[in-house]
Amino acid sequence: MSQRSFKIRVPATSANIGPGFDVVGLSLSLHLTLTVSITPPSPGSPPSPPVITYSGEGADEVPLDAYKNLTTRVALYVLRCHGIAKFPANLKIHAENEIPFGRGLGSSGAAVIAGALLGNELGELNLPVERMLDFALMVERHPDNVTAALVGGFVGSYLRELDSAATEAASVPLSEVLPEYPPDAGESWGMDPPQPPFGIGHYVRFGWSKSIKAIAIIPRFELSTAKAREVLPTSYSRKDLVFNLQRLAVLTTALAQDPPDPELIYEAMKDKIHQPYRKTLIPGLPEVTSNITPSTHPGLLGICLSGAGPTILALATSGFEKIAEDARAIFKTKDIEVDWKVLEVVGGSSVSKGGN
Ligand SMILES: Nc1ncnc2c1ncn2[C@@H]1O[C@H](COP(=O)(O)OP(=O)(O)O)[C@@H](O)[C@H]1O
Ligand SMILES: N[C@@H](CCOP(=O)(O)O)C(=O)O
Repeated sequence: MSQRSFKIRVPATSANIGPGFDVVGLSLSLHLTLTVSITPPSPGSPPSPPVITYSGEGADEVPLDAYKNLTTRVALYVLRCHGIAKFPANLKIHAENEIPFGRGLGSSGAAVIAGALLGNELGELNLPVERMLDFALMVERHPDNVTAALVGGFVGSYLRELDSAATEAASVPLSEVLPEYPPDAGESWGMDPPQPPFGIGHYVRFGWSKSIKAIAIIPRFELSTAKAREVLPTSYSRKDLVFNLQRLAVLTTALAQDPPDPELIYEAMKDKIHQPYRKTLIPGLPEVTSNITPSTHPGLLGICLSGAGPTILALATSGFEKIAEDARAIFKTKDIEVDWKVLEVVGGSSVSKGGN
């Protein structure tokens, strides 16, 4: 085997954009970048296990053991589903991460997509994008972040209704998809991992007006997506569902129009399915979304929770600093400090190959 190296780059995402809970996502200009090399073992020396190094966001908390790290566990899942039981020998991965953990900017979706791409490259599997999405959806079971992270832009997606065998295959516990520990030396993994059904996720990319930028107002505390999903009800009134459907139908086209219409978009970014329930976890959320409006803040188009929060996403064509600083002042009244960034909507994940 010859020396191989490659880079994987995956963008951050903001899911939901108000009414599109678990449906729409937007890829944003913060990235997780993996620099990967595989060196052939030198004659006589034992092959070394994977070495992971990490810098940037989450560096102080991310596991560096390849059997515990989310990205490498997903890569191993993809490999094992293709009959490859182990990482290649002498594998080195450096992760440089700009996506803050647990803030609603799709860090886990990016880690999962990076893992699917990594498994595909390590195994030289040449999987189509749709198949990599199937693997990602076995791990992150709502499609909004992972689809936008993989294909880029403003994306809508749905999960196909599966037949009963495929539903069973797609709903096995995560611990079976991604076991945490490698088998002891000389032992096998035991059960084969569950193969993803084919064609779980389907998507379409909407237009996006180039004049619109995304301001991410990022509170300095983490909120896990799992915790922010636990507070949601399991059923909704017809009135609330229709409220969201009406707005989402308008929003997907309104954000592509030039010039974008602030009155239309501000109302179309309202939500009754997840934000009202999450306000208990994010002090200041209702105040920020109701006090910062296109009439008080020229340039603003709409404002919502980013993903499961706590980040606030404001879409705007100008006036970025005033929007962000006024949101900061509101959070300050709740004793919450924030950082903010003006982000662009970017393309999806990429893999670039180095020399052999
Ligand atoms: N680059 C990464 N590498 C490994 N694990 C990651 C990475 N990014 C995120 N994670 C895992 O995902 C968790 C955050 O996921 P989640 O609660 O869904 O929040 P987010 O809104 O950021 O996706 C982190 O605590 C960490 O366990
Ligand atoms: N639709 C999901 C999106 C979660 O996004 P994240 O960036 O917070 O992981 C939800 O709202 O729960």
